[in-house]
Amino acid sequence: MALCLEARQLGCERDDRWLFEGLDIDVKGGDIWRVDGPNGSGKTTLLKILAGQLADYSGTLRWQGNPLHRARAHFAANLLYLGHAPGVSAGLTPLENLAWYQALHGERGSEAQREAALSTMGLEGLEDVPAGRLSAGQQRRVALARLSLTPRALWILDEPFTAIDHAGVAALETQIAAHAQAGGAVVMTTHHTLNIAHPLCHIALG
Ligand SMILES: Nc1ncnc2c1ncn2[C@@H]1O[C@H](COP(=O)(O)OP(=O)(O)OP(=O)(O)O)[C@@H](O)[C@H]1O
Repeated sequence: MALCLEARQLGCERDDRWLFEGLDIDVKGGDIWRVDGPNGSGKTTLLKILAGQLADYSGTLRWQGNPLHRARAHFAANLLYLGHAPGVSAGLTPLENLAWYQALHGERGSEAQREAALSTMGLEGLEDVPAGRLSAGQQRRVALARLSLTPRALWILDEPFTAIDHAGVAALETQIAAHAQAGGAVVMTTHHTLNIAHPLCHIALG
């Protein structure tokens, strides 16, 4: 069955106000969804809900036709969620960070694969430097290395371009378009002007 994440009448209330309500979204293979809205409009909250990280919402989520709570293992095996913060451990090297992510998600992987993923992100020579000594953009690149290291159909990316330089932004745009063209799906939020050679679907919050 082709990839499908379906949201119906999705809503979330914070501090006695609706961030959003009545959202219907169908994320299918080949889709790139961009969630737009001003600061505080609920973009991160929506992405966390779609990634199965939050339970306090109204409406329903279905994965491949099944309620998300009954399809959790299959959903998790198909999802790569990169949150707002890079989530990189300062005391671990880039190689150790990737190995830690893989262990956390029950994945196997070789040192050579991890080195190749870091190389894809332009981090050659920095593989063994404690991540706390890397720049903000380099730390973001360590997190983004998981996109090539861990093949997953659905990418949910919260501000993936933050702190990334012009060349890195262009490379990531190409990678996102290629993922959708290969049948994957992407849901993301960004304040950047995007230049992606693929049709975009929009959700406007706020
Ligand atoms: N755990 C929480 N408990 C209560 N309120 C929260 C919680 N998390 C976020 N909020 C509130 O929900 C609103 C939306 O936050 P969210 O982080 O989703 O916005 P955003 O659109 O991603 O913002 P930004 O563009 O600044 O990243 C904010 O007003 C925030 O204070």
